[in-house]
Amino acid sequence: MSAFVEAITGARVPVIAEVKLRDGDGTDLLRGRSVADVVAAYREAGAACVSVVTGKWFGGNAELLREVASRIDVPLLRKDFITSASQLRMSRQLGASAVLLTAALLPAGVLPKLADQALELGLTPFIEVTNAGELPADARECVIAVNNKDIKHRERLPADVERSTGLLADVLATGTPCPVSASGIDTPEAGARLIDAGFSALLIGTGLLQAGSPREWFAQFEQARTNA
Ligand SMILES: O=P(O)(O)OC[C@@H](O)[C@@H](O)c1c[nH]c2ccccc12
Repeated sequence: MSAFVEAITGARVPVIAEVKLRDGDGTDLLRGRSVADVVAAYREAGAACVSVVTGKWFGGNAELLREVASRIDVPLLRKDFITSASQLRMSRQLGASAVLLTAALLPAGVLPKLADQALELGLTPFIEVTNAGELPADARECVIAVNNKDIKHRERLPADVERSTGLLADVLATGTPCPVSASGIDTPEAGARLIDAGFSALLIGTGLLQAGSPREWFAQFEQARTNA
């Protein structure tokens, strides 16, 4: 199992905490904080893995990944629109352990090739899907994430977390060791319900960035799990 999957599946709070500067509408998510402040808050909360959005739609860039890598020592996911092996190599150099591969944006045949190339470089493929037709046949070495928002609309439409629960059986049939529900998880209780339903982990950006403190969000999540 990859270091990324091991870290997240072994975590007390299985949340991949995201550093994202803006949402799809352009709304500032840092609200006066520096990247260093946000990363320190994630570290203090005990985040097991961190996602860094380097895509420019969300105000990111490659340098952001390098900065986060210099400030926290957990496996990092790079979220960008990766379409080539050179981008994979660069991701590795910048400090990523896992890379987003968006099924909906890649031509058929390219996704499995990029996933293999990522694995050869020691990167965990983090394959994001929005429907069963986008799932790879064999994802035993990959994370599969159901995106509750629609990336084709740059995430500007409302999220539907029911999409995750509806697709879970198909996701598990790929053999993935780590089914993830991503996007639009706005409360610790909603997150706890997805873990109870069978997801191994959650990917959360906006909800954590808008919370008073990630540590408090994690505590509420643990409370919601105990109450379940
Ligand atoms: O902020 P949210 O709703 O918690 O979502 C996080 C993450 O899933 C989202 O940022 C995302 C999903 N797919 C992406 C692709 C590129 C950049 C970002 C993303």
